[in-house]
Amino acid sequence: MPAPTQFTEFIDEHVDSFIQRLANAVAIPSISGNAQHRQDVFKMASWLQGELNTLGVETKQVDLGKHVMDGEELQLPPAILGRIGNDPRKKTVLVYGHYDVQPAEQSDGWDTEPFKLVVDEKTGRLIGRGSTDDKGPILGWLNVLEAHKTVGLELPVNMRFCFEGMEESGSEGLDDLIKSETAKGTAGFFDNVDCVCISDNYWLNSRTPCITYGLRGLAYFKVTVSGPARDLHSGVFGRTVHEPMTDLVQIMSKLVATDGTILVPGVDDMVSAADAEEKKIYDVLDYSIQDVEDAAGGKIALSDDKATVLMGRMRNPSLSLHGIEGAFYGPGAKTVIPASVSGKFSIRLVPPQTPDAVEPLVFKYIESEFAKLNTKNKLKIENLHGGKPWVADFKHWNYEAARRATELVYKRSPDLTREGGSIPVTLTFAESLGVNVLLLPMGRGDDGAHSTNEKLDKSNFIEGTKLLGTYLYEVAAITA
Ligand SMILES: NCC(=O)N[C@@H](Cc1c[nH]cn1)C(=O)O
Ligand SMILES: [Zn+2]
Ligand SMILES: [Zn+2]
Repeated sequence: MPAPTQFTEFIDEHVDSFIQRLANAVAIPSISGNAQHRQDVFKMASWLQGELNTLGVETKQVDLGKHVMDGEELQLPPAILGRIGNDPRKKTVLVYGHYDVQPAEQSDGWDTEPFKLVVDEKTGRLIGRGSTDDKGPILGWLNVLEAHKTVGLELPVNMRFCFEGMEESGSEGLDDLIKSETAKGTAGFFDNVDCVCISDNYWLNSRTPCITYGLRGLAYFKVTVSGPARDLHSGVFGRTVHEPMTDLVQIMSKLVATDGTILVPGVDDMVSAADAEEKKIYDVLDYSIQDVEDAAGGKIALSDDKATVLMGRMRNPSLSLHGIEGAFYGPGAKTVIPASVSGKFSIRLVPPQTPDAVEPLVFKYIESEFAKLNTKNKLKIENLHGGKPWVADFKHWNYEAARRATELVYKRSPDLTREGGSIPVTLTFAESLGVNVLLLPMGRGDDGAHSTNEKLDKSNFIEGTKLLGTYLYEVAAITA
């Protein structure tokens, strides 16, 4: 059932005000992973709650308690739970999104100020941190609500919203909230939800819309090597003491091979190799080596074989080195021996891997490699956060509704994908609510989420808004 023309016309006629709302959202640097920005995450929560209330959504902020980050105790940003519609004859769709963002500074290599949305009229790009991950998609839902309210259209389904402000930092507190709201024998906020829709991922390329039925899990580690009581002069102490950075670099170099093979024994082995039948799934997807290289901005694909590259992202685990805290990294030539350095790396997990199964393998391996260094420095390993992988039943009516909506809006069939990123709460929704979960992305594969010059194409914002609205009508039309 196509969405009413008044809906799509309203969207086309209000592009400028939708972009202005996105600019207002991007202007709040709601970085969850940095203690100095915690007040901005709260500000973003209030802003979002205000917008939802104006659009007729009944909301509450749920306090998720406190946590410790970088040695500091901090209040967790609230979850925003919203409700509109309570008609027992209609289906109920739960929408999840996150209002926090990754850190960004212009000095990281951005061409523009990250928290000022830039509308590039030449390319049609809306550039700014959070434009595609995940403020644009969240605002897509607000656009849908605004269109219905202003035009006087009834929503075809009841809607529930769950927006969090810690997704980029491990979704702390949210699992407990979902579990308590779905505890047996009690009436909870998620009662009567028929399906879940999450818009927080990307097309495979920049041409073909997709719907997504899998996500990788995550296990994030921090390895600290320390020795001296303070930073040292390398002229005075070089070749005189064990240097933490030298030890840490040795450890970091033994985690992953340059071809992507994970060197921690047992981790790659947990996943069976794809057979010829499975490889066909990847062969039919609209994707090329050029797509991955365009999105990465360099001719650096690990293989010339499309299926191998796609499997590397969708159905195999990966280990990435992220950074070294405490190391000298500024301009100039400081001759320091850092006293304590922490290497950060994470492993993306696929079924049957779980953070609990992988953690002991990582700890054991790093401890044994560290022992081989014969150093007098000290080692500390921490698992910072993690989440299990998720795979859904894509034959469910929820997927059928998304497929039909995509065909109506984009006039083409969507790719069916698994995503390489992680949204740990997806599995919690699937397990705790016992309903089907779907990922319906708005942005393109070259949006640069988590990267410099993150963008959302204006056409994806507008057509993506129509897609989210049309999906609701398709859900309503299904009789299952
Ligand atoms: N759009 C989803 C996303 O980017 N998720 C993050 C989740 C995460 C976990 N720890 C830090 N970020 C991802 O990196 O996949
Ligand atoms: Zn996201
Ligand atoms: Zn993200």
